[in-house]
Amino acid sequence: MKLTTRLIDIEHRGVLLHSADAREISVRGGDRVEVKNRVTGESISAFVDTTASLIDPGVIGVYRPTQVQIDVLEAAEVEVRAADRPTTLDYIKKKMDGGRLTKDETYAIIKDVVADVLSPSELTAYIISTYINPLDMDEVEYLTRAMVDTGERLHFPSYPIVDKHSIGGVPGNKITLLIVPIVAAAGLKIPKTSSRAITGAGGTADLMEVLAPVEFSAAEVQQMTERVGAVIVWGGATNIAPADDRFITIEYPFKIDARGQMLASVMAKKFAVGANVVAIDIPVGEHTKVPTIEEGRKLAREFIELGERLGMRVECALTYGESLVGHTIGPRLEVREALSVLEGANEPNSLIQKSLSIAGIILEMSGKAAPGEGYRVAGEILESGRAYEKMRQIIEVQGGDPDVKAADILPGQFSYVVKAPGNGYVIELNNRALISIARAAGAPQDAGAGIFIHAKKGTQVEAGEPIFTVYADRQWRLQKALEEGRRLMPIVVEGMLLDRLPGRHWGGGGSYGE
Ligand SMILES: O=P(O)(O)OC[C@H]1O[C@H](OP(=O)(O)O)[C@H](O)[C@@H]1O
Ligand SMILES: Nc1ccnc(=O)[nH]1
Repeated sequence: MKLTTRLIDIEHRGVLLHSADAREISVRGGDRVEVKNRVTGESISAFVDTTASLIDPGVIGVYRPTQVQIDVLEAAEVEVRAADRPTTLDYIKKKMDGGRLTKDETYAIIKDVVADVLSPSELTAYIISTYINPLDMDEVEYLTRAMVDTGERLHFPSYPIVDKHSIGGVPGNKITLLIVPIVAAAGLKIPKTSSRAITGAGGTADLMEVLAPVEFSAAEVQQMTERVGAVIVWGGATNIAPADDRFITIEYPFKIDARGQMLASVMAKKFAVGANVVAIDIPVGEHTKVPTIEEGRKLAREFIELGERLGMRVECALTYGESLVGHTIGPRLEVREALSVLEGANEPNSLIQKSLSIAGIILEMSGKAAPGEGYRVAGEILESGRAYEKMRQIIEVQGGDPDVKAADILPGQFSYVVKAPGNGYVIELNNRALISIARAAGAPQDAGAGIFIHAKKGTQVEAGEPIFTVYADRQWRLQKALEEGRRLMPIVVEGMLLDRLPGRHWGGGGSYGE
């Protein structure tokens, strides 16, 4: 059917058809049509929305990504017909039924993902199929290579190129903000790409965005790394392993991270930036992605094997994940804490120790420190202020304000202090519940939202002492977070449930808006 274009400024790969035209070519809303540019002869497939009133019969509304892809102008003539169903849906179905994907099938799926051929529900089906029927090592390797080959890669003139990645799952894990400047200050190159939050309330990309822009092209990442030795950017903006961010968008609301997807997500980013020396942080703990040491070891072996298959030297660190890292969760609170350590603060211990351990592994692997000396060398670089100076350069090269101080970075203006209901020890501090509360407070989108934990697991508290403070940028978000807190009860003080979070009237022991 011939239709006349009307350009519509909507960011979705689709077209809008009058219901009568849709009936005529036998498609319904959500189906695909093939749209052919009659001038260039090029055709693409697009998703259909229908309307009985917004456009007239004979007209096709063309949304912006579709306009760009097919290169049409206003009032042009296009040929439209019902499109064939993508064959990759059969491969996804195969995985849903417990089958094993071949290399070609995997590449076909990832190409369709990157070309936006699959709808969000089809993409969700793919992710969930791999969540329920885990990928084996060959499938993970195909996936990793396909994710790399469908995007851009960096090529540095000299080695080593080092990198680190955390599989996430432990709240407050702001260590990248310390590790990257430490290893770069030692003279190493580290083009660090991070994702936004996946299962947490602030991914490293969300954190770094508090200090500087994080959206750059692959070429800019390379140039900036060559200038100052390091960057901390959002992988989703770079076209480096571009399928990754599409998957994370699907995983985020479910707070899941399918094992095979996680291996590929992490290692594709390392491989694509050309890293040959890689340290992986695997937090282990009851409420993390890896509940036991045995599972942590198994995952570590898989990372190492995948690294070998791709030609990268990988070392994994199993780290303590029972409790959050440092005292803070949520972008601004976390950045303030990390920056204060770079400025010279000598706590929090958990944050400093973890960062120095992993920076030390990288320094040893790349020959910048003798075996067993990495932690000490990393500590010297931090204490000397060289890591802070390097972080200022990284912030500046990315277009942020290098003079920003930890004290300038303020959390949300609405807050509530949750106090101990009785004397005793904090015997439980549930990571997952804390993440849910921080997300309910608005993190990571609202950068000031989050939680400051005053009394971590094992701390002795007296009745009325603060246990944690919830921060939010908006009052209604604070209320939501407190409702979530009341539902989840994230902290237990010596067998006594903390059951007196405030209702709508903010009664009880808290303080509001401090
Ligand atoms: O939201 P969850 O699943 O906890 O973790 C995701 C975070 O873990 C990794 O951190 P990094 O880039 O190594 O610092 C990712 O890039 C992301 O920032
Ligand atoms: N699945 C992932 C876990 C952690 N970081 C990532 O980038 N991806």
